[in-house]
Amino acid sequence: MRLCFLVNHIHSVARKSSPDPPPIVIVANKKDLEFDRMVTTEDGENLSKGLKLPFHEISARDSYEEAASVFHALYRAMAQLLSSSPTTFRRRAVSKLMEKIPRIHSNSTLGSSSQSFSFSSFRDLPQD
Ligand SMILES: Nc1nc2c(ncn2[C@@H]2O[C@H](COP(=O)(O)OP(=O)(O)OP(=O)(O)O)[C@@H](O)[C@H]2O)c(=O)[nH]1
Repeated sequence: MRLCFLVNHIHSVARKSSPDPPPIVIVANKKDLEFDRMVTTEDGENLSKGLKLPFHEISARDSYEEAASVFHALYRAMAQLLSSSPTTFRRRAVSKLMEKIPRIHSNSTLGSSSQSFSFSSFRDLPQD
């Protein structure tokens, strides 16, 4: 509940970037360790009902599909959110994000040692 509150609070502070609440899912991992359980399925379901958020009980050890399904659910929720936002809003949000990425020229060099690193500027990428 604290994490959910925190995510929503941070989002509301930055509300200029998006009016919709961010997608959140509740995930309980390690369900294979049945005898070491710290949270009952019922508690998870009650939290899910209380917060009106989807709940997944998974075991990353037993099944990668279960973990993948959590990310798919988040992806679908985010895609739905984006498809319901006007394109101009999306462009503006992306532009603002781009502003926060420091401009690094492709011939930049990091460090004084003989080792050097090159970067391409993110701003050169198409915004869509
Ligand atoms: N039995 C079991 N072990 C798991 C599962 N998922 C992760 N682990 C193990 O839990 C340990 C911690 O996994 P991490 O991926 O490092 O997770 P973490 O969030 O950094 O750490 P924890 O808070 O301990 O979960 C590792 O030894 C994993 O192999 C699971 O579904 N079942």
